[in-house]
Amino acid sequence: MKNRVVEPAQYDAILLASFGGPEGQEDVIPFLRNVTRGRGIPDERLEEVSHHYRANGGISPINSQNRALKAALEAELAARGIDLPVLWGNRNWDPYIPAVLQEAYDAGHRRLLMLTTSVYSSYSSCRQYREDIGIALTETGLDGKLAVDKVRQYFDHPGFVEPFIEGTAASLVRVRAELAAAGKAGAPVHVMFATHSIPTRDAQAAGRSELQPLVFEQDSAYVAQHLANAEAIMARVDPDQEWSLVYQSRSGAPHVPWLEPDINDALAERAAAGVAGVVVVPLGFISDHMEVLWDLDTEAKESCAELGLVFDRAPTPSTHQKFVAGLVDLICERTIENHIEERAAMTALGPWFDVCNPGCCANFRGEKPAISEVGSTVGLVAPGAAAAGGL
Ligand SMILES: CC1=C(CCC(=O)O)c2cc3nc(cc4[nH]c(cc5[nH]c(cc1n2)c(C)c5CCC(=O)O)c(CCC(=O)O)c4C)C(CCC(=O)O)=C3C
Ligand SMILES: [Fe+2]
Repeated sequence: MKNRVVEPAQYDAILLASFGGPEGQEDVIPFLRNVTRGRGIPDERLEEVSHHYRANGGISPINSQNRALKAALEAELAARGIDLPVLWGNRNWDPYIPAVLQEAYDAGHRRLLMLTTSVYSSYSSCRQYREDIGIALTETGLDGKLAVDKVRQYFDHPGFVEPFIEGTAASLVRVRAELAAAGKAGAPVHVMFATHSIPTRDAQAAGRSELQPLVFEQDSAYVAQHLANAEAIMARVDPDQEWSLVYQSRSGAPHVPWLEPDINDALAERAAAGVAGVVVVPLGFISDHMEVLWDLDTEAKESCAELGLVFDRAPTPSTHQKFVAGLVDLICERTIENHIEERAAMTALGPWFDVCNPGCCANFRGEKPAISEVGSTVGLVAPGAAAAGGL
């Protein structure tokens, strides 16, 4: 391993790992219990944060979006002649990661490559997935028998960024046209890149470790990665266009600081400063799941209506051909067959590492076994162990 770039290997399957979401009203509270596991939050409190799921029939769109992504990945792999099945497992809902690992093992797989649906560095978006696998391997007794590696965080891979460049440009055209049609041609427009807020403490721990106390100008790899991405996008869309990074979907206790400004506050501020229209770019997400449909397409859109701002939301990468092809390129960075040597990255921060340093993105809730970390042995299989423990 050089510069935390892992040698290409032979894998038996891809594990598409995601958040999961409820698929009916009866799933909502059990799902929220899973999300907040170990924090003793009473069901009455969970009911309060369930309104967006309740309003949508108790259904999150995230699972069907992941099924579509899985199918698109399978098609792209097949088109390139790559013989790797795609398994799908979630952190918070069925199909659960531990069960999927067990099924993979029972089906004869011995080495998996995990690809997550979250792209930046932070506890929730990177380390927690590494822990999910570490815990699942330990609890199922599969550790040492089933190897699991992880694809690098891919926030600045062209497959993720290019659909946003197209989408932001098209959205800007629509907002400018709508303003012109309303007799406000040339009125000021603002591009807002929106991502999930996280506790400030998590933001400061993102991408940082004892071995590499990376210090970013923004004091956070999470923030720095979003800013670098937004800059790369706007340099190509319109270098003169004003933009900013804003946050959404804050939860947790009010006295705990999270990243700000909240998108709705930012909209009010821009409106007061004379902005007439906004393009909202969901830069933190790969698909139009509940955080996008509710917090942006419902709440932020409503804020815009109240403030008299023209609103347009750029699409997420979803199953855009460039995104799907980019994910397969990221897989090929790690495979011997169809190997891709050169690592694509559109910002100066990337390409990000295959393995994290010890303590990277730690969230202060105690040590847990985590895969894909320098010095960690969970998820690794000693040479020969796979054959010895065979079918
Ligand atoms: C960085 C980040 C991403 C982006 C990366 C990624 O994509 O993974 C993300 C995605 C998502 N977050 C989601 C849903 C939720 N997040 C919650 C709570 C939290 N998120 C956090 C962070 C993130 N979250 C944090 C620090 C918390 C509080 C602590 C905790 O509880 O861990 C809660 C609890 C209830 C509440 O407090 O609101 C829910 C229901 C869904 C599913 C949407 C759907 O169903 O379509 C998705 C994709
Ligand atoms: Fe979340």
